[in-house]
Parts: sequence; structure tokens; C-alpha cells
Amino acid sequence: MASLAIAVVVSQFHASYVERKLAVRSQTEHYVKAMEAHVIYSIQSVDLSLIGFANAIKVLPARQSRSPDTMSDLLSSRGSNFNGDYWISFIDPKGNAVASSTGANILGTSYADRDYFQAHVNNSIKGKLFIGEPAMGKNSKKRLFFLSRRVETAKGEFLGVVVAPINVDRYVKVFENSRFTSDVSITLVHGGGKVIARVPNFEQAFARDLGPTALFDNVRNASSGTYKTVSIIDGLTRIFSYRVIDELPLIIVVGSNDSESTRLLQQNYLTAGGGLAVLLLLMAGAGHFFLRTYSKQEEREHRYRTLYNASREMEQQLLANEEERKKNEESMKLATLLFQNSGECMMVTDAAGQILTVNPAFSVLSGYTEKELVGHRAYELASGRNDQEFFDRIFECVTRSGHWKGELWQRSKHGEEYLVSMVINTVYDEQANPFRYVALLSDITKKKASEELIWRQANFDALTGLPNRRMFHEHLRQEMKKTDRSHLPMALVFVDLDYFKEINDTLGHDKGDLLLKEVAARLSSCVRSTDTVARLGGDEFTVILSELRNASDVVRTAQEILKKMSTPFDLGENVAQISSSIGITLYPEDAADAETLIKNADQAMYAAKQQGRNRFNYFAPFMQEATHVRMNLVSELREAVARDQLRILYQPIIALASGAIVKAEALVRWQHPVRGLLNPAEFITVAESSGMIIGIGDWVFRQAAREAQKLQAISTPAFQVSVNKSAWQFRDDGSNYQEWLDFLQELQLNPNSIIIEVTENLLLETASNNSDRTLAFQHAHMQISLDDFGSGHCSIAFLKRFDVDYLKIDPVFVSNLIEGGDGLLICEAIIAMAHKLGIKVIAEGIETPQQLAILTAAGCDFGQGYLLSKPISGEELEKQLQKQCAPVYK
Ligand SMILES: Nc1nc2c(ncn2[C@@H]2O[C@H](COP(=O)(O)OP(=O)(O)OP(=O)(O)O)[C@@H](O)[C@H]2O)c(=O)[nH]1
Repeated sequence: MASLAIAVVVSQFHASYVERKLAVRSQTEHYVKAMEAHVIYSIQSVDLSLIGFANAIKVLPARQSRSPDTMSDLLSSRGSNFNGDYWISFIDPKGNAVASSTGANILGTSYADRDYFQAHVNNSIKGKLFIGEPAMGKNSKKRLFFLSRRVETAKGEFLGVVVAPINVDRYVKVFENSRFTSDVSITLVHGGGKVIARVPNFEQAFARDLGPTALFDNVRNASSGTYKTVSIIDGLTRIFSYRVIDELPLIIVVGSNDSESTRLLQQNYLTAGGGLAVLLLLMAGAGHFFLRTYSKQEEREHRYRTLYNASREMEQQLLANEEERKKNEESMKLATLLFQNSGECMMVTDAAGQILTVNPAFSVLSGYTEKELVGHRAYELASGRNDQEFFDRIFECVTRSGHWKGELWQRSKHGEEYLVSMVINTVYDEQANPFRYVALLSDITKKKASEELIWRQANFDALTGLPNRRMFHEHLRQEMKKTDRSHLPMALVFVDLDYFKEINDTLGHDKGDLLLKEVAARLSSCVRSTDTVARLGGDEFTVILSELRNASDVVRTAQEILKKMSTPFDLGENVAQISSSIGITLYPEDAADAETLIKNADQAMYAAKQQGRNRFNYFAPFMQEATHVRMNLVSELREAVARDQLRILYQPIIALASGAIVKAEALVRWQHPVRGLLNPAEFITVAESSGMIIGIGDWVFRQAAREAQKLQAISTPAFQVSVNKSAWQFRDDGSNYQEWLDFLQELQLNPNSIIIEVTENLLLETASNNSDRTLAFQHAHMQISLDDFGSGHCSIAFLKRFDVDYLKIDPVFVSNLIEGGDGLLICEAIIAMAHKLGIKVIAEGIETPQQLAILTAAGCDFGQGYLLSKPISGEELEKQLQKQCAPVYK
């Protein structure tokens, strides 16, 4: 090992003075590069802010852009992003200060004399970044230098200048911390000659003009280099390395005391030439700039050996690289081809972020030719949507890992903003310093827009723009968590419009849509902005009232919703009147989980409907029981239909004059396996609310029609069977009605064989809603009988309008039939009126011979009741008709 060390040392002792000088130069050059990277990065960060503000001011309306208040708000809005190292001011076209991000009152201070202002007034730098000479701040009294950009309208009209005065102290601190020996000097010089920052002796150096010194003699010849001179600041002789920062009027100069470096070299701690370079490389790689002293012989030997090996390795690598270079030539050609022809956008920058080349795909995307982009900083393409912190993070990530992947907004030459997905990779030089950055970009503006659209469609209701069911569930869970934390209760409110279907039916679906939109707006206006209004579907809405401080707020909101929903809706040519039913449940009082909470609110709403609509109802546990019973009944009824447990009984209707059975009313019964034969009253409501009424009604109709066919065959073709129609069947669109007519035709039955029985109330409701289309259509083919006549408020006009064929006197009047009593008067009046209108009368509920006699005497046409016959099966009725020749009551 010792002999190896000696060999290296001997060989190094041959190094000449020139080589030692080279070593010092190499050391200072490394410094210069490191400082340059720092300066460039800090300037880019500030420039990003300037670009952002210039863009923001540009789009302000003309009058506003000159207002100090607006400018002050705008500038101070991002003030928190600056850490005091710099601030931003806006100067008007005459050179007077308007406002500053620090909030300091600088209004009116003239900066017309500053070099940066002059440069932007004349537009001599075509809107690029201008760095002004260092000077004392007029207001701040700090040592500053200035980054600035021209602000102009889209048409190029000069609006003023945004300037970022940078406190020079920040560079002084960084330079000071970076010195590895006290005699090293680091200086940042403005291109005009003045010193911006220097260590040591900053105070004497600030703004000193180095124009007439050796530095500028060298700068005029080359943008980087090394020279030896006596410093005019501190009188020391140093070897200086300098570098003019690309595209910026800034020069970094690092001076190293020649005698100190020579001393170090002569102590054999360092080797000259390649050896020193390798050592520096190793140290720089480890993040050290210190030249350390190795006191122990073994440690020194070990170090030499490492150096020797590293040098050998490097040499071998260079040789290998040469071969490799040739081999790679082909693939380089291929890479160039790919770069030029790839559909993917590519950009290559140098280590300072200055664009070196872009491929044609990138030119297409950005609108800039390669020529226009080369020399510019990549970040200048940013649209201003991403803030400075975002770019700081990119820089940090790339510096740390050499890699960054993400999305950012850029602005094209034509001013359009586009979103790119970008991957940045670093290419390192042999010394492991960043050499190039390669960015791959693809335009994802459309993809993002369609992703956003898909997200909106998945989470929001297209008609009203409110959160949909899915989003509502999400909100509900979040609000429940909030309640758990704050212990302030939350209310879930279900709102369902009453008879909304009729709006669709009468005014059309479009008007229905319009009304739903208006409902959404009205609901939102009833609640705080922190509450959630959602549309679950159809005419069903929910409101989440969160963090309630006062229980009465819920009642107040519910009342307001009821009021707003029952206020007429202006739908263009129509005005619609509607109401709503509301169910309310509280968390955590009523339930511990979202599903139960939703169920509760739904039950409370259902109860409000049951109680007559246009009201609100709080959830109460008994509702759960009622719902449970109802749900059971629904599933039993479903089973009953499937298992054929429904029956039809027929109650004969007698012609009072002849005593003959001429008609029969079809009455549905449920042969319940446990509870026996059930009347419609026990299951029709459930059939209606579950929608089963449509299927059951259809089944009853078909059975009745078949029976009518048989009965007509036995008696006469004039025999009629009547069927009851529920209001719900009318609220259906009537589409199955045509199927009924077809069915009658199939059976070769005249439509007149069937009488449709409707209640007086149904007729009134239908009339008031102008939806008599279905009824009229049906009536055009079948006869209509008005059930329970006298119990409602039907007028003669309605009877005429609907062309009713039969009136059925309400059994209440029949049961009150006593000679000379009111019941008789009413029955006589009904019969007389009906006959005048050409309507036949059927008396229902005849239970005594007396009633029968009075009605017959009063001229009533037909009778029905237990006295005449209870409801009987189809077969029994058929038998009775076969015996028809004999009247049943005589
Ligand atoms: N115009 C319009 N109608 C819709 C929309 N979605 C559902 N509907 C209709 O809204 C109606 C909702 O009716 P329901 O709530 O069942 O009944 P309702 O008439 O409001 O009666 P109640 O709720 O019992 O008072 C149905 O007729 C649906 O066809 C929509 O987006 N636009």
C-alpha cells in the first residue's frame, strides 16, 4: 500500500506550477457553478411572481388597473408567499408608484429615473425580464437590486411596470455560508458593472463600479474564464474565476487566495491536474467544498489509493466511452428521428432551465416555433394558474430526485391555456451535476375536461345542478362525522312534491322540468350556504341542516320550504300551483347510521303525505312500526297476486221495474290464507301506494270482461258488468286502456258491456286538473257510472261535461229513506235531475223491502243491495241468470 502511495505522490510531484494553478482554477470554477445555480433559481422564482402579476393586471378593466386600492388588494393578496427577501410594486406609465405588496404607502413616489423603468417605457427589451442596477431603496432604505417586467394590454398598450426589489442581504448570507476559507471572495456583479453582493467586505463593495477592472477586460473576451489580479475592494491578490450568467446581466466571480491554495498544494494534501479534479468531484458529490487535512499517514495512503483507482477507472471509462460513442451513433440517429417525429411533445433545457430545443409536436401544442422558444426559460410558458409554491415544489423534487411528474397549465402563443401532463428527467454530466432537463409533455386539456364532466355527471343532477343521490350520501356521512365532533345536532329533511305527476301530465314534461329547476333554486334559498340541498331523483329532494345551534331552526326552515313550494310557479305561459310534503329526522337522536336516518326521513315524509300533504312531520318510532306493517302487507299482497289469492265477486244489479238482474258490479276480494276473505278497504291503499293497483286493476278488468261474456251468453247481450277504477289508475297515463279495448274485441264484446265506476271526488279532481283526457277517451267507448253520488260536490255541469251514463245514489241516503223524510227528498231530487239529463239511476245499499218500495215508487231505474243479493261468485250468478225468468223478489 505504501509503495502505491509513494508511486502516486512521486508522479504528482512532477506537476508543474501551471498544473497547481489549474487546480485552484478548478476549485473556483466549481464555486462559480454552484453560486450560479443558486442565483438563477432565486431569480426564476421571483420572475414567476412578476409574470403572474403582470398577467393578472393585464386582464383587469382599464379603470380598475389604475386604482391604487385594486392594485394594493391584488398585490397584497399573494403577499404571504414572499418571505421578506423581496416584494412587488406596481408603477404606472408615468413612473409613479401605485401600490406595493408590503402594503407600504408608496403612492406617488417617482421611479421614472430608474433604469428598469426607462427600459420598459422604451420597450427596448421587448417585454422580457429586466434586471436593474443595484441601488438603495427610496422608501425601504435597504440595499436592493431590481427584477422587473413591462405590463401591457393585449394590444401592446403600456400599462406600467411590475418590479420586484430584492434585498441583497439574502445573497450575502448565502455567499457567506458557502465560503470554505476566509480568504475566498464571492461577488455577484451587475452586467452594468456595479457590485450587487460580495463577501467579504459587503458594505464597502455594494454598488462599486467594477467596469474599469480586469474583470470586464476578461468578460469582453469570454463569458467565463480565470484571471489573477489584485482586488480593488480589499487589496488582496487572488485567482478569480467568473461566469456571465446566460441571458441575464449578471456575473458571478469567485476569488481564491493564490498563496493559500499554493500552500495547501505544497503540503501534498492535494494532487494536481486530473487528481485534484477527481477529488473535487468526489467531495462535491458528497456535498462538501471543504479541503480537509489528513493528519494520519494511513488515512492519507487510503485516500491516495482511492484517488488512484478513481483516476484509473475514469481513464478506462473514457476509452470505453469512445467505443461506445461509435456504437451509439446509430441509436443517436434513431433518437433524433424519434424526437422530430414523435407525437409526444418534448422539450430540452439546460441546467438553468433555458430552452435548448423543442420538437415539432411541442411547437404545434404551444404555437411557438423552436426558434421563438430557444433561449427562453421553460417557466415562461406557464399560464399563471399555478402559483410560485407549485414551481418551488417542482424544483425541489427535480433537485432531490432528478425526476418530476405531474400536471401543469401552460399558455400558448395565441393566449389559450392548456393543461399538460409532464415528466421531467435530468441528464447528468460526468461530474454528476445536472446537465440537461428533458421534459415530455402531452396535452390533457380535453381528457381532463371530459374526466371532470364524467365526475360531474356521476355526482350532480344534470337538470338542477344539485348534488345527486350519490353525492348526497357522501355529504350525509361527512355531516354526521362533523356532528360527532362538534356535538351539534343535524337534521335530515326529505321534501317530496305533491301530485307532481299532474304537472307533467297537464303541462308537459318540459314544464315539469322547469318547475323542478325552480324548486331546486327555492330550496337552496331556504337554507344556509353550509347546508346541503340534493335531488335524489324525480320530485324527491333532501336537505341536510348541519350543526344546528337551535332546534327551532328546523321548524322555521320546514315552514319556509312549505311556503315557498306552495307559492305559484311562473312557467312561462303557465302558472303552476303545487305543494310539498316534508319528513324530518334528527341525528344523532333518531338513528346512528346513514341508512336508518334516510329511512326515517322517508317514513316521516310518507306520514305527511298520508295526513293530507302540504305539511311536515317529524320522525317518530311508531312510524317504523306502521311502515313495517305496510311493508309486510305489500309483500303479502305481491305473493297473493302471484299465488292467485285474489277473487272477484259479483253483486247483481236489478232493473227495479222488472226485478230482473241486468247488471253486476265486480268486486275484488283477497282470500287471505290466515285472515280469511278481505274487503278492498283492507288492501287497496297499499296496492295504490305500491303501484300494484295497475296490475290488479288490469286483472280485475280482464276477469270481469270474461265473466260478462259468459253472462251475456246466458241472459242477453245487453248484460253489463261494472268495474271500479281507482284514482291511481287515472293518474297512470292510460296506456293500458287501449289494451282493454283490444281485449274486449278479442272476446267479441261490445265496449258497452263494461261500465267504468268512478267516484264523484275522482271526477272533481280530474276536472280541476284539466286532465280529463283519459276519462273522455275511455268514455268514448265504455259507459261511466258515478259512484257514491251525493257525497261530494259534483255539479250538473260536471255530469254533462263527462257525459255520465249512470248515477249511483250513495247508500247513506238510501239508509235514511223513510216516508216523508229528507232522505226521500234527496233521492227523488237526484232521480228527477238525472232523468232530465238522460242519466239512469242506480240505488246502492238497499237492505229493506221498504227502501226498495220507496225507490221503485220514486222512479229509480236500478237497485243493488243485500236485500236483493250479496256479492256472489261468477258461477252462482250464472246459475241465477239461468233462472232469470223468475224475478228474484216477487
Ligand atoms: N318533468 C320531469 N318529471 C319527472 C322527472 N323525474 C321523474 N319525473 C316524474 O315525477 C313524477 C313523480 O311522481 P310521484 O312522486 O310518484 O307522485 P306525485 O305525483 O308527486 O304524487 P305524490 O308524491 O304521491 O304526492 C313521476 O310522474 C315521474 O315520471 C324529471 O326529471 N322531469
